Amino acid sequence: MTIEAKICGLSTPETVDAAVAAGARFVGFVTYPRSPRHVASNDVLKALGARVPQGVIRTGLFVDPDDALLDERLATGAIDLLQLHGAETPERVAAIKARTAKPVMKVIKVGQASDVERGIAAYTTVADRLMFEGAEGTLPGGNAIAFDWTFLSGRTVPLPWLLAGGLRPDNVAEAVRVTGARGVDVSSGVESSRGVKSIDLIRAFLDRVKAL
Ligand SMILES: O=C(O)c1ccccc1N[C@@H]1O[C@H](COP(=O)(O)O)[C@@H](O)[C@H]1O
Repeated sequence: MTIEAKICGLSTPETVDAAVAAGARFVGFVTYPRSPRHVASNDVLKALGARVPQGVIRTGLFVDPDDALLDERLATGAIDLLQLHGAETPERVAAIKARTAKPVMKVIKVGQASDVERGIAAYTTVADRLMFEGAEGTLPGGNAIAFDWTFLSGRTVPLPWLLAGGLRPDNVAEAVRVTGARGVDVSSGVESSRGVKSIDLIRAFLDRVKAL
């Protein structure tokens, strides 16, 4: 079984290279200023994106972006896929997709079982992919907190989707087993301290995923 992995919150050339070399299918760059992983400079974003070979999907993480931010960040040419991690409505998701002509992955925040079905119903016709992440934490995401994975057990999701939230090298196999996810996303779980990516942990996570 091939499981696709996304390493998010990358902000240095070395960690981007490590994620690509170890087999990440997606790399993620955060455009949210309150995040410890924020890539503030468009020049840096452009340079990071330019390191990524074709076939690896460069994902821009946005939280309720306005059009100006989208235009500015996309002008770097460093983003292939938009990850919408805020409270974007289905109408806003559709408008962002139309404006940018980029595929969109909408994040569904899961606090209780019914959030899964509600999210699927709301976003399936407007998004290209979904991501399920826990609803708890001080930031809109990247809080290293898992939700109850059994909420996804046995579900049919009509779009490709990723599981996120509190994943680590030592729990990703169990998360995949319980949820049936074919894609996983990690940020905090491959950090040596908050916002600081560890190349060893990136490799460990991707090795565990490859072994599934
Ligand atoms: O990483 C952040 O700082 C962040 C900020 C705002 C929204 C989302 C953010 N991160 C994303 O959240 C998930 C799960 O992260 P974690 O593995 O639990 O730390 C992932 O997609 C992050 O990229």
